[in-house]
Amino acid sequence: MAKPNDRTGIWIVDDDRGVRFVLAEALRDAGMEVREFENTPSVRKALREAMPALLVTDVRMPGESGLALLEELHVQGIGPVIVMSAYTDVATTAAAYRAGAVDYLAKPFDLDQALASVQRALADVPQAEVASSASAVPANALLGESAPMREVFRLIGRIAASDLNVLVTGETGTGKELVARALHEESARRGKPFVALNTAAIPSELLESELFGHEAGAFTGATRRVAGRFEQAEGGTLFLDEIGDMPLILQTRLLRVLAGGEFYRVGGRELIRCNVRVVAATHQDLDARVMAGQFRADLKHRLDVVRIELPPLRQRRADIPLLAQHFLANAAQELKLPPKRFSKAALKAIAQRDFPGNVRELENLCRRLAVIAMGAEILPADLGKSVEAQGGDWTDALREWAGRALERNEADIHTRAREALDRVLMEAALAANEGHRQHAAAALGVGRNTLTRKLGASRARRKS
Ligand SMILES: Nc1ncnc2c1ncn2[C@@H]1O[C@H](COP(=O)(O)OP(=O)(O)OP(=O)(O)O)[C@@H](O)[C@H]1O
Repeated sequence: MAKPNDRTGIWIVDDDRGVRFVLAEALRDAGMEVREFENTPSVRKALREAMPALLVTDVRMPGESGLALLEELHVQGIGPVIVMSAYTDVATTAAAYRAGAVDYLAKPFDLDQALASVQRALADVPQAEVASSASAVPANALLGESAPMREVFRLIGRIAASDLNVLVTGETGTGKELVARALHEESARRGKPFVALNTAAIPSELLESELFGHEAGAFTGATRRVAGRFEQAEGGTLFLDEIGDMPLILQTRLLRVLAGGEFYRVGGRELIRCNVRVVAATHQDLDARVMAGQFRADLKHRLDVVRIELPPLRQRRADIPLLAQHFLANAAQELKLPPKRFSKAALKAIAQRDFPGNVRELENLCRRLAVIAMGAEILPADLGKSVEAQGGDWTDALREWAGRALERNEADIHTRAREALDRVLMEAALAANEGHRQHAAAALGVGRNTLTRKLGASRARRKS
C-alpha cells in the first residue's frame, strides 16, 4: 500500500454513474483532482499504488458495502472519509461514524452541501467525537424519511457515541423519548440501563428521592434504602422528560450532580459517584422559561450541549404514510387481528390531516382502524367511522371487552379498564390541546397535577 504522505486527490466510490459524475464535476469545478470508482475492489486495487487525500463513498453497492471498506481503511489509519447514502436511518449513520466517517451526506444531497463537507474534511476541521466499536447495530424503531427526520438521524448518528448531554425538544408525541433511546442504543452505553423519568408526573416532594434515592428512615414511610434513578442508570443513560417542569430547588440539585458527578441519597451521608449520560426533553420553550426565572440558565447550558429539535408531524407529512403503515401492521400483530392495509386514497387522506398529538395520535388512529375497519383494505370512509367510533357509544365496546375478560377469568379487570379509560381521555385531551397539559386538564375537568400524575403512571405501567 502507498505511504500516507502520497495522498492525492479525492476518490469517489459509487455504483451510480450519475452520482459519481455530478459530484466529480462539482469538485473538479472547485479545482480539485478527482478519481472515480464504481465498486470497492477497484478502490482496493488503486490503493496499492496511491492513497486519496479524501475518500467519498456510497454505502450500499453490489458486492461489498462501502462501510466494510471504510472499517478496514479506518483500522489502517487512512482518512478522512465521507459517507453518502440514501439510507439515513440511525443504524446506518451511526455505523458510518463508528467506522470512522467524518461526515454523512444524505442522498439526494445538495452539491453546495457536499462541497462544503469535502472542504471541511480536507481542512481537517475537527468533527464530533466518534467511538470505534464495530459491534452490530440493533434495529431501531425510530422511523422517518422526510428531510427533517433525516437530519435528526444524521445528528443522532453523529453524537450518539459521545458522552455529551442532549436536549430533545418538540411537541408532545413527536418521538422525544424514542430519540433518547436511539442515542442510548447507538452509544457504547448500550447494554447498560436506559432509565426514563417523567419529572412532571411525580409530585415535587417525591422527585428528589425518585432521582437520588433515599436511606431507610430518611422520611416517614422510608422503611428501607431505595436506589434512585441516577443509581439505576449507572453506566447508562437517564432520560429526564418534561425537564421544563422541574421545580427550581431540584434544578439546583441536578445541576450539582451534573457538574460534579456525585450526589447523596436523601437522608444519606455517603457520597455516591455516578457515570450517567443525561438526555433531557421538553415540549416547552426553555429559553422563555429561563427568561421568566422558572428555569436555571446554568442548568439549561449543561443540558443543552447539543439540541435535537423534533418537528411536529404536520411539518413532515412525508413521514405519515410510512408511519401509518408501520403502526397499522404493528397494531394488527399486537391485537392478533388479520393484517390490513391502507388504500391509496385513505393514505392520502391521512397524510393531509393535522395531528396535534403528533406521532402518538397517528399511532392511536391506526390502532383504532386496525380494530374497526371491516375489510382487509382501509378506505377513506373508514377514517370517518374512526371519528364516529370516538364519539359513539363506547360503552358497547367496553361491555364486550368486560364480557370477554370475565370469561377468561383475567386479573385486575377493573384496574385495567380504569387505566385504559384514563389513558384514552388524557391522550385525547392532550391531542385536542396541542399537548398543552393545563388546557387538556381543564378540558377534562381535572386538575393539572391529576393529569400529569395519571399520565406518568399510565406510561410507567405501559413501559414495565
Ligand atoms: N419517528 C417515529 N417512528 C416510529 N414511532 C414513533 C416515532 N415517533 C414517535 N413514535 C411513537 O409515538 C409515540 C410517542 O413517542 P414518544 O413517547 O417518544 O414521544 P414524546 O415526544 O416523548 O412524547 P411526550 O412529550 O408526550 O412525552 C410512541 O409510541 C413512539 O413509539
